[in-house]
Amino acid sequence: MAQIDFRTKINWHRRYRSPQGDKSEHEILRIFESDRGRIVNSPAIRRLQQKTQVFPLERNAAVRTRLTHSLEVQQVGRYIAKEILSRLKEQRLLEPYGLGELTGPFESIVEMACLMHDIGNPPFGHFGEAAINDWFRQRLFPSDAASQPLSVDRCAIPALRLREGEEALNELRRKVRQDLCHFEGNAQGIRLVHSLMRMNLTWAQVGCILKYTRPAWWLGDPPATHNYLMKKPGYYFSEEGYIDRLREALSLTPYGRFPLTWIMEAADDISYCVADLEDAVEKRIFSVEELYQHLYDAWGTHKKGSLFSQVVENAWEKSRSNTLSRSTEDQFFMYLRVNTLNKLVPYAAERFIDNMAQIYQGEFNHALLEDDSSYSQLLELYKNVAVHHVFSHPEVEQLELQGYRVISGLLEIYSPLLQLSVEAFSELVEKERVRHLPIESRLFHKLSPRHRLAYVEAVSKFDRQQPDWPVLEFYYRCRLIQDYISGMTDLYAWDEYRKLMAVE
Ligand SMILES: Nc1nc2c(ncn2[C@H]2C[C@H](O)[C@@H](COP(=O)(O)OP(=O)(O)OP(=O)(O)O)O2)c(=O)[nH]1
Ligand SMILES: [Mg+2]
Repeated sequence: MAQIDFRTKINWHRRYRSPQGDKSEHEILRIFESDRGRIVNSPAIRRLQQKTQVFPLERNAAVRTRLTHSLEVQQVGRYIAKEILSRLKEQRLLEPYGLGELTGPFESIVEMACLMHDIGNPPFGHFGEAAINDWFRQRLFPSDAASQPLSVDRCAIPALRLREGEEALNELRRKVRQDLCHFEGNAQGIRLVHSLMRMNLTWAQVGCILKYTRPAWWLGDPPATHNYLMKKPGYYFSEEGYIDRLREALSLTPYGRFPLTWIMEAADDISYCVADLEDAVEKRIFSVEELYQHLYDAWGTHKKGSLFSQVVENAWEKSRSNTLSRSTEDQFFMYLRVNTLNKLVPYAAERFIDNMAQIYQGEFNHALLEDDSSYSQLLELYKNVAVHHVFSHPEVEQLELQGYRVISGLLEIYSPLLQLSVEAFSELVEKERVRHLPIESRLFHKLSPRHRLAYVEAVSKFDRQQPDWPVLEFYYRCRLIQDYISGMTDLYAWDEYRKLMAVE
């Protein structure tokens, strides 16, 4: 087993114009300060303020958006990171682990990964994702490309249909069809940071947001040794080369994860489980009394001194007995959050340290807060109550259906761009306005210049005489549409849809 040395993981080099030579502790910290500036000032972070956490198109500003949620995750991530570092210091392990001069960067990388963790999420969260994937699946039929050429391949795009005797090309067609039907927020996040926003962050900072290690074009089940780490797609075919470089820069195994990513994941889990319940009370989906009853019933058998009683019951009792002027609701959630953090953060830190060897290798095939402990049970309890009493609320479901409709509708509106032949679309890209393509020209003008630029740059690398050109061109054209639509905020998507449907 390789020795643990975080200096090989906390790689402060960048893909372009990287700092060179040896750097002092202070200089390394400054490099990560520059990452912070790039992240905090990025428009993609600002757009999170109008994206759904749980409640789409929410007008009540006290209810969380992706941005306010991400700020809370950042705070919890920092808390876990500090807890880990202070325990390692007590055990005199900072130096042996190569962390002696890297505690600042360690914290900073975790914090910024937490702030960015939802950066690639489309409007309307999971429903936006489902809308994109369903729409593409209904046109590309990746399942028809799974094995050999079929006589009735239902793929609507001729260039992507498998053909007898074109094995290498068929392999590419299969890959592209699968990839385009697996849009995922985390994979889009990687694409956003590298290919679209060109933030040129350090390798370590990007490594920390690679949450899942499965390529989006993956067919079949992942290996059992990595089934958790490969639960969802983590990056697309368009970033394959970049991810290869990233793996090299961070000494990652083929499906391994960056060690600090486990902290970001735990911070997310801890934050949203209580926050979603608090938002539901704010939305009057249930009262605090009803919530307490739901939690009590869902916990199962109650024993004296259980984690439930230390955390939930304790918060409940304190919020009742306190005569402060604040509302019982506020007090209950304050105590619930503090009690939960005080139990789960030390436990997450303990799990990180106990499994250090595997985590350092990137091979620990679980979340930190996923085991048979009562800590994981508590997290599950909050999530279950949210699933049964919040996400299934009629008002939430109604909004989700509308969100799904908006995203499918927008894809439909932009679909003329996907129906153009490779020649016609190339002409449009070159001239920006083509007389005999009035609708397509106008749709093309609406796409964001940043997204168009990413398309142009990607396709400029290919040889147009090669047989794979129409396949690759179409792939990046679909990415362009997915980039544009997934980059919208909920409100922008909603307004665009109404305007383009001419309903107002
Ligand atoms: N409205 C609504 N919200 C949901 C549903 N399922 C989960 N949520 C909420 C719970 C959390 O606040 C938030 C988590 O969403 P994410 O898109 O980040 O997914 P998650 O963290 O589960 O997975 P990932 O980050 O991809 O590993 O979404 C649902 O069916 N409806
Ligand atoms: Mg998430």
